[in-house]
Amino acid sequence: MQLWVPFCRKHNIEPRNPDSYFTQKTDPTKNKKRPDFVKDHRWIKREYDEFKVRINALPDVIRKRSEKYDRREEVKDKNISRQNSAASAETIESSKATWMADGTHWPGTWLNPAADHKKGDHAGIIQLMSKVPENEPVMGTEDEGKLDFTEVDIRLPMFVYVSREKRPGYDHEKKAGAMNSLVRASAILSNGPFILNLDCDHYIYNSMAIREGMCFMMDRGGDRICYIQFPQRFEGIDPSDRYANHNTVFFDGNMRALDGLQGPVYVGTGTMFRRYALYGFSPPRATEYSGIVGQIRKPAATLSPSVSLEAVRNQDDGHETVPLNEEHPDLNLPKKFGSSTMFVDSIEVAEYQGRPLADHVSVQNGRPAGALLAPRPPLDAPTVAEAIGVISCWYEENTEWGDRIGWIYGSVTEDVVTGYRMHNRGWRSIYCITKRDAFRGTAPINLTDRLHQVLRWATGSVEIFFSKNNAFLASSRLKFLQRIAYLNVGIYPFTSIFLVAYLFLPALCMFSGQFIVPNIDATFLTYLLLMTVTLCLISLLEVKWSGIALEEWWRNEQFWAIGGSSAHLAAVIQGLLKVIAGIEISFTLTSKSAADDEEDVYADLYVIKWSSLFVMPLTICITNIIALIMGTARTLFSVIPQWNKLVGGAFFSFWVLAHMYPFMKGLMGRKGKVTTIIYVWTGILSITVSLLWITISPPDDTAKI
Ligand SMILES: O=c1ccn([C@@H]2O[C@H](COP(=O)(O)OP(=O)(O)O[C@H]3O[C@H](CO)[C@@H](O)[C@H](O)[C@H]3O)[C@@H](O)[C@H]2O)c(=O)[nH]1
Ligand SMILES: [Mn+2]
Repeated sequence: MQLWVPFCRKHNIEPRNPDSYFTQKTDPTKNKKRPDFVKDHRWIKREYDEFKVRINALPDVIRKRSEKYDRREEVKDKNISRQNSAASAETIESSKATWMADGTHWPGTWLNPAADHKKGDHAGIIQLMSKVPENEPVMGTEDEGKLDFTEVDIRLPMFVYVSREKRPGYDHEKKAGAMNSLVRASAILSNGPFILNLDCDHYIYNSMAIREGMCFMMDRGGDRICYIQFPQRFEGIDPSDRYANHNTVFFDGNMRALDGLQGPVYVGTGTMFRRYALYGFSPPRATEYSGIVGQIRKPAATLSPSVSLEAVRNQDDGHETVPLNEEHPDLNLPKKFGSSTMFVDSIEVAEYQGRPLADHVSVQNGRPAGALLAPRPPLDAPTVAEAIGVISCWYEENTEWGDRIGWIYGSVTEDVVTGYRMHNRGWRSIYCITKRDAFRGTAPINLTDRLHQVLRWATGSVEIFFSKNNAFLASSRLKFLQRIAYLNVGIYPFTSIFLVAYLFLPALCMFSGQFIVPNIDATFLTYLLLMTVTLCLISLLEVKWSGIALEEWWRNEQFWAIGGSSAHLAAVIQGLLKVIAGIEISFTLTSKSAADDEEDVYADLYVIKWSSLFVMPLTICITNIIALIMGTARTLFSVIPQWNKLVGGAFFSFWVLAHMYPFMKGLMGRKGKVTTIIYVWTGILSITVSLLWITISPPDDTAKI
């Protein structure tokens, strides 16, 4: 880190993730002006390769070292016990430890899990990887590990590893719980006014993106912005993007459109928050805005209200709230935020530091220039101890964390709910598409994992629908069109019921020999044409406006049908189960790239793991195929072939199958090998459908033939 960060500064390296930087296909010397770049680059590359080797060897090194030290300790213990009681020869179990390179030991053995020292059962850990940086730039020297850093600021930002306390029997609230612990620990340790939230499967691709986000926050009126959402961009997706992993329609269409309303929804990663907004407060001047998109209602007063503990106490949800405890106002605070007074004291500071710069008379609620230049004190032991305290299991007991403060608990899509709560208090959010992707991540590219991901999202939506976060119940601060958008978030999985009906309809037409309408006449065709053309025009408009390619749009349509008939439907059922019977759904990390294939980077695309989610789309495909065959056969062999009826049904059947094509391709695996279960399923279905057909329309048809 001490070499890599100054190296990046010196040569303007992008991306600053070394692994991604070194695997780039482009020429590294492109746009590099300094004459010593090639030398530095070669040097740092070797340094990084050695670093990787050292890291990969660590599990082995630590194990060996620990075994050696533990043996020595054991001998020592034995000697002591022999001295103490020479008579007893029994061996004493000495406790094993994990030994660090500097000879200190880490309590417990992480290699052989033991109580209090294993995954899901351990004390809180805070590791200061680099301390609070100096206030003024620190220039490097020529010899800084063989690189010339004489004109480079070699300071590192403070970097802290946090692992919250975990105990069996506690509900740790998954990601939302982790984020809340981080928010508190960072409030104690650094208290930055803005917080960037990145998933573990995403990384920074544009080191200037955070600055762009801050520009929005610190601009005039920026004090009413709760977060800046950057689009999610992905790497390692198969070039044809078979299962619409890139989600471009959502990220370049829907989210951009929301930017014109109250702001994009929070999608869990690549988001820069205003720390103060996470604490459950309303935005400044919350009541001065109204209307469909939240125009300003009256010229705002030029007063710049300073946040005081008074305001902290009167924090509200958009609904007027009365301070809980008027006689003993001080008792209110610990109740909301927990027992740490150091944390409560940090709130005002974060609010003040996040204000826009008062560099113009029209800036309201501004902060004078230079107010942030005071040096930060170094961390002392009591502060670190406090940070350990706020990441303990019990800290949130009887507080509003996860309920009204921080990331909201109780949903598998905690992100949407967390953002919704902010919009509902009147905050706005901003969508920021940078020219160079701000962040990049990976996504599950095989069918099964992708469907399970969509299932989790849709389940979250159904949960939202049945919860108090349903936009029907929103406050008046949620703008009208934004409310419609959030309503859609909660409702879309339910459309799967109708979608499934429509996917079967063409097949039913073919079986019955009837078209959807009894007669195909001019009126019908006119309506059909009108609707089709209108739909196409809307799509065209969207595609043109958002700049997405037609192919991406088509992938999205296809995956909408595939996900809709499987995951969305399952989510509706699951959601209903949860609401009616209280059966919980688990959130497991989406698995990524299981297959390791040197020759084919997209090998994971072909991994097929049977999932019950396949049943519905598979049934739809097979039914439509059988219907096509039967329909054609019937028309061919009938005395008076009614080709027009066939063509109508067949067209829509083909339309369904075209949507299902990526799904069928996925089932074929890599070399078109079909798994046995699919044969079995096809067989069962064909027989069922044939029997059904015979029962419904007995073979007096054949008699005619
Ligand atoms: O128990 C857990 C599970 C997940 N995570 C984090 O949550 C992230 C998202 O999990 P992932 O398996 O990558 O799910 P995705 O479907 O890719 O995630 C999207 O959808 C989630 C909501 O369902 C959001 O939380 C994510 O930010 C968003 O990127 C991970 O990267 C982790 O950082 C935890 O911290 N603890
Ligand atoms: Mn992810």
